[in-house]
Amino acid sequence: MNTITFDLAAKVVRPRPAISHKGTFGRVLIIGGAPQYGGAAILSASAAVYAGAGLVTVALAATHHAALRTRLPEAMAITWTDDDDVSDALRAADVIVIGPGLGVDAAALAVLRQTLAAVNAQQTLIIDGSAITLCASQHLTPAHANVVWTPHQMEWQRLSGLAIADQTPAANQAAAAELPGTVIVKQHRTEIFTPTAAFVNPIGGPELATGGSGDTLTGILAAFIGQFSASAETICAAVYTHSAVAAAIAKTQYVALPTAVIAALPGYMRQLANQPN
Ligand SMILES: NC(=O)C1=CN([C@@H]2O[C@H](COP(=O)(O)OP(=O)(O)OC[C@H]3O[C@@H](n4cnc5c(N)ncnc54)[C@H](O)[C@@H]3O)[C@@H](O)[C@H]2O)[C@@H](O)CC1
Ligand SMILES: Nc1ncnc2c1ncn2[C@@H]1O[C@H](COP(=O)(O)OP(=O)(O)O)[C@@H](O)[C@H]1O
Ligand SMILES: [Mg+2]
Repeated sequence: MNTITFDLAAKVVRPRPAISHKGTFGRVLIIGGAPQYGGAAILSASAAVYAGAGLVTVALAATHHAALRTRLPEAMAITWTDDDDVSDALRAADVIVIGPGLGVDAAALAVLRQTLAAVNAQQTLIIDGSAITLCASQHLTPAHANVVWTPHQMEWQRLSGLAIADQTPAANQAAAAELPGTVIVKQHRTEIFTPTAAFVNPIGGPELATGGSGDTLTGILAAFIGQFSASAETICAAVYTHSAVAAAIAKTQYVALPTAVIAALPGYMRQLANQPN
């Protein structure tokens, strides 16, 4: 296993090119936010905006539109059950996140099927939360290769069939190899399995054990992939940045709330970009 380092994150997060515009830094679409889980989609979208995504659209239940506009005026809102709007947004996106607060009902399954059918090989699809649970229960696998799965251990148990007690690095790597793309097994020391390599994140702690921390990670991943590339290094840098920001907050705060992690992202990314090459 390779250990992710600060230097790797600083290699990925570089100063922005002067000649640029919002289209340069990635179009991110987040699909989630069922009526009972609006916060998850709003946290994911907030993390994407604060981690530098150029344009962020959120497909969520209509009941959350006002909350999204109030909390995050930088984001655009569409309704997750509006097939035409979702279809247009899927076409326009560079990076798609599906799952934060999606739920597992018929509407959630419908938009998941629509997404899996629409994505193309130029796009990256990040599959999180309820979308992982649905892929496991419905035996759905995306056909194209640019996929990043972000299960926590219980979701990984559903997706891989490995009981949590049996989730050793070797067993996780073997199970990840059966899936297309990259798998991030989220836990105290998160493991990342690409088709050719394995990494472990050496930082992060229980200050992150708050609902919404994983939703926040999806937004950081989407923003990093949209700005930098869809490489293994970029994915590792996103995981590291999430934990490093929380660890910095934990020096003075008992918990690192997702909203606090999100607010601290631009400052931490500035620090990374200030490092000499
Ligand atoms: N504010 C919101 O709207 C929130 C919505 N959420 C959404 O709620 C839906 C259900 O997701 P949940 O994850 O809560 O439910 P799940 O049923 O998928 O998993 C939660 C259970 O897994 C157990 N578990 C075991 N090992 C774990 C590990 N390493 N990390 C995390 N949990 C572990 C937990 O104790 C818990 O009982 C998802 O769509 C999710 O995105 C959550 O993200 C929480 C915040
Ligand atoms: N004790 C811990 N040590 C390190 N990281 C943790 C700890 N608890 C939670 N995390 C991190 O917080 C995130 C939780 O993700 P997840 O369970 O999907 O949250 P949610 O779905 O509530 O947003 C993961 O990135 C995980 O690695
Ligand atoms: Mg989660």
